[in-house]
Amino acid sequence: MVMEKKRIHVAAGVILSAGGNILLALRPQTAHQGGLWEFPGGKVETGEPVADALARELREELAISVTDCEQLIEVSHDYPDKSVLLDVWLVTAFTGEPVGNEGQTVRWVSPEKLSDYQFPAANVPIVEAVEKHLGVQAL
Ligand SMILES: Nc1nc2c([nH]c(=O)n2[C@H]2C[C@H](O)[C@@H](COP(=O)(O)OP(=O)(O)OP(=O)(O)O)O2)c(=O)[nH]1
Ligand SMILES: [Mg+2]
Repeated sequence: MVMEKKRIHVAAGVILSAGGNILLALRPQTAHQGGLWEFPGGKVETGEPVADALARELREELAISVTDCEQLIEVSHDYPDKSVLLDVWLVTAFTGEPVGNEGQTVRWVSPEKLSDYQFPAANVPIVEAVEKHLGVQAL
């Protein structure tokens, strides 16, 4: 019998600045999918509403408070070692100035430059959805 691995439920935020830029964070080298850029977020706890998990993770990782968000896309992806369900939200308003609260590098990136960054494989449809939502034209 083939056992399916437990799928890890993750809440992640595409955080938009007032000027229209997007916040990316660099995953630590030693982490799963380390050395690649991510939309900040983390694992949803058992019984926790996803929007609550998003707000908690962004508070922990970036020291910001989410004041407005909307669901963008859900992506299910199987890595060789892990299966994830990424629940991705557009964060359209927040308070505080984001910092790498856990020592991670963070960077504001213009939507047109998103495709210059290396993301985990699961992020391909996410980046497409962000570009479509923001009206980024393919070159
Ligand atoms: N946050 C985030 N995780 C992503 C993205 N793309 C992607 O494949 N992942 C994967 C990597 C991890 O296997 C998982 C997220 O786990 P995480 O390391 O952020 O979880 P966490 O913040 O709760 O961290 P920890 O407490 O377990 O250390 O989802 C993304 O854009 N953002
Ligand atoms: Mg995380």
